[in-house]
This record gives sequence, structure tokens and C-alpha cells, in this order.
Amino acid sequence: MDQTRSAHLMKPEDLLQRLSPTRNQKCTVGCPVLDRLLGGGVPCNSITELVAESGCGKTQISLQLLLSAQLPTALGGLSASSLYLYSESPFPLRRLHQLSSSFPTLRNPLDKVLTHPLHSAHHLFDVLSQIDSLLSFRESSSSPPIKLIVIDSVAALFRFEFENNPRDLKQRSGLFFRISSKLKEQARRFGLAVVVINQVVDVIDDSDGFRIGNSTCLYTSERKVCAALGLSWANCVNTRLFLSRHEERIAQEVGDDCFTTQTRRFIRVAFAPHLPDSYCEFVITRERVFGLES
Ligand SMILES: Nc1ncnc2c1ncn2[C@@H]1O[C@H](COP(=O)(O)OP(=O)(O)OP(=O)(O)O)[C@@H](O)[C@H]1O
Repeated sequence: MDQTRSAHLMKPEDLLQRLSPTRNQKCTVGCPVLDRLLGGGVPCNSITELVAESGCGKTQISLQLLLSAQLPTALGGLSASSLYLYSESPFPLRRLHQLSSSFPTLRNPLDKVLTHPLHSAHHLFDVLSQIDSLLSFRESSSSPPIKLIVIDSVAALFRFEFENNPRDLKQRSGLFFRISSKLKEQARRFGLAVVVINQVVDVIDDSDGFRIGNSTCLYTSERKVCAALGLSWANCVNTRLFLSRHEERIAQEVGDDCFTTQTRRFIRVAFAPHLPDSYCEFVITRERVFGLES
């Protein structure tokens, strides 16, 4: 095919891809089943939200991402370091160390994870405003560039800072947009995958609420929930992944009256510009998080 003809057939997205080779880059989650659900992994140049009640695995998946991002691009990683911004408890170093045993090819993986505590939503904005120089420096230095930022958790930062009155809610939305604009700008400029962690709130009335993404209602632990921070925050993220857990009673032997309980966990695409409505079951062990073939 000659040059003129191929130029005719070029689509706008092909041109963007040429201008920015990392545009469609994804970071493996470290499991082929989860990667398949996500169309290859967590996208760069984009904000991906993990939303779930406590104990579902948001932190564990994020920690695994800090390691998988270090894998070479040939193995689905980003050959990169990560920055983990955390608000709630001390950085879970021991858990990261346990997970690192599933990544035997990585050398000194804990050294390639930068961490920083966060005290408030305003503090998050200040930190993001200050890291441009760090991101630029790492791009040009001999140490691996930073290509993944995890914020654990954005809901916790906003929970206590704003009251439920019109003035505070307006200020809160303003801060959402300032934070997400900054993150999107950095994601585009430095080819970052950005992962933000959010919590859920119970839906207490009988209405189904309004539809955001693939469904009106999300269920976890037999409760009807929705993502915290409302519609204005939902507009700030590109992809929302909902994690849920469900306790299941299992008879110890056939016909037995004695039951044990088993926790089953699911990850579902709540919305994403590039993914269909889909889900898969996943398992957490000390050493890894992995999806189950359906
Ligand atoms: N070191 C560990 N070894 C094995 N399982 C663990 C370990 N740490 C956590 N888990 C399991 O992973 C589950 C998910 O924990 P995780 O902290 O990732 O959840 P989370 O959704 O981030 O919760 P939270 O919002 O409370 O931080 C826990 O309920 C526990 O069963």
C-alpha cells in the first residue's frame, strides 16, 4: 500500500498514538485474568478508581500494582517506580514485602516505591502541585521514572473536612475538580497510570437512585451501596472498578448441619470508556491477588 493511501486510512486515534506512544499503554495487575477484565491492565494517561467497602481488597490490589508497574514493558509492566500517597494508616510495608515474593525477577522492589502521607484534601492538592519537579527529574535521571500514582484513600481525605451544607459541598466539588484536573494533567504529561481509592456509603432509601455507569445499584455484604463522594467526583474519574465481598455458607460435609463461611470477592467494571460491563471473581492471599477463570 502506498504512502498516500495509508495516510487516507489513518484514523484520528492512530495520529494521537503516533504523537504519544504511551497513550494506550497499560500496567498489568500481575494476573492474566484480571488483565483480561481490564483490557490489558490499568491504563496510563487516565484516572482509575477502585471503590469498595472496607476489607474488599482495594489496598491489596494497589500494593500489587506497585510491584507489577516495575516489571519490564515486555511483561506488561511500565519499567517504572511508583508513588503511593496514603491517608489512613501507616504504609503497609510488611504486606508489600509479602506480595513481593510473587515477583522474584524484581530487584529491590521496595526501593522503587516512594511513599508520602496525606493529612487532608487540601494537603493532597498541595502535594500534587509540588511533585511536577520530582516527576520531571525522574523522567530525565538514571533511576526508573515514576509511572504510577496511587492515592489511598481519597474518600477518607474528604470525609471530615466538609460539612453537608450547600457552601461546603460547593467548595468540596471545587476541590474535586482542582485535584482531578491536576492528576489528569500529570497523567497526560508524564504518561502516568493514576489509581484512586474510594469508599462506599449505604443507600438507605428504597429508591434505586440515579444510574451512574453500568448500574443503578451496587451490592456488597448484602448491602445496597453507592460510591462515596457523589456525582461530581464520579465525573472526575475515567474508570470506576467496584469491588465487592459476599459471605457464603458452606456445609462442611454433604447433608451436614455445620456450616463454615467463605468470603467471595468480585471486581466489576462500573464504568470505563474502553471496557464493557463485565466482572470476575478474585482471591486474595498473602502473596498475591488473582482472578478466577469463569
Ligand atoms: N497480609 C495479608 N495477608 C493475607 N490477607 C490479607 C493481608 N492483608 C489483608 N489481607 C486480606 O485482604 C483483605 C483486604 O484487605 P485490604 O486492606 O486490601 O482491603 P481494603 O478494601 O483496602 O480495606 P480498607 O478500606 O479497610 O483499607 C482483608 O480483609 C484480608 O482478608
